[in-house]
Amino acid sequence: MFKILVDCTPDLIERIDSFCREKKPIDIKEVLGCFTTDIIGSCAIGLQFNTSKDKNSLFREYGRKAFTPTYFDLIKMSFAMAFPRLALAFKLRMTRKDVSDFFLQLVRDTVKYRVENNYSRKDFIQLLIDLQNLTNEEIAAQCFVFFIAGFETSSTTMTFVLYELSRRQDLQQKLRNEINTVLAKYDGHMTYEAIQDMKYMDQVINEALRMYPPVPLLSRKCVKDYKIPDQEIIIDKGTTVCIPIWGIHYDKDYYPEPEIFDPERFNEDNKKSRHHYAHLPFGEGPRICIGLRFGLMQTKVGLATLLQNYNFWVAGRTQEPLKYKVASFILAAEGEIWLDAEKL
Ligand code: HEM
Repeated sequence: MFKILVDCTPDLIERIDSFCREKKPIDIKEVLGCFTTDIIGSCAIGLQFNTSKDKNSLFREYGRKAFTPTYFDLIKMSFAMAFPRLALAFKLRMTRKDVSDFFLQLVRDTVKYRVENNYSRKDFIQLLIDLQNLTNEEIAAQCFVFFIAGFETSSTTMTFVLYELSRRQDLQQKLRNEINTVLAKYDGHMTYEAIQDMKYMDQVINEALRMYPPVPLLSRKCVKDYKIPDQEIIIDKGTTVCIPIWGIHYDKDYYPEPEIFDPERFNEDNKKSRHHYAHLPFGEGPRICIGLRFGLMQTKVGLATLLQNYNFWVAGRTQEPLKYKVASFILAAEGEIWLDAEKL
């Protein structure tokens, strides 16, 4: 699967090259959204979406739609969180019908083709087909979740890493030096082992995920009455609790001067000195993100490819200080983040 992922990088380079040639600022989240859409398309469903090349791609259009809720969608979601049983009774949809119909049909067609033509490929959908006890609908639903949960979170992470590194050229160069040194050790090949060897890369990504958690809030249902230690407050069984990831990540007790981007917070010593739950970008417990490793892998491959080939700056079109979009499921900057790039 790692090879499938690396095979998507030439299109990313080609796209950034074209911006460099035309000396145009880059809406970096859009470019990276295409990159991760292509990766998930290939790794999960086994299809070449080619969204990096095809500006009018339906895959990108529906992917984008899935993450731009209308105010009515947001009201529906709030209602469903507050009254889950009523939402079920009313059959309230959380995903737009045209979006889910498009992807479900795509997966159904792929499964049908593979089964009828006895075709096999090393990807996620094949693992599900090989289980032999899932219906086509169940396979389609799993792939859909994988797709929805997998592309926007990683492209958001890469976007904020590049934004912060564009503001701090010294840190950008430090990470580039690590990438070049590690890749030289692996004869210039971007292998799984090389990516795992990039320790400073880990620190940079963890710090960006602290400052900009793509999913800023978790929710859990309390399964037994719970008294908060040292307080008189009891959370009753059945209560839905929101865990403010964003708030924890900006708590000065864990992270002094939390507004400052400092990857050293995540060196081995500093990491050990904090409570494990002070960093929750992927959630925790039995429902922790199942795509954690895959998400980090595509994020690292994307960043290593970009920083090896380009220098980035914040373009004047970026609205600073950043403000965040209200109508978005995933953390996103108002007006988008625009970067200038120079080929190295
Ligand atoms: C940097 C990238 C990513 C971030 C920050 C992220 C974050 C999260 C968070 C916060 C949750 C909720 C966890 C909880 O409630 O404790 C979650 C759940 C989930 N994620 Fe991710 N995710 C990322 C990438 C991915 C990828 C690449 C995939 C799949 C390819 C994926 C699939 C899922 C799924 C299926 C769930 C639901 C798990 C469950 O409810 O059991 N995620 N993710």
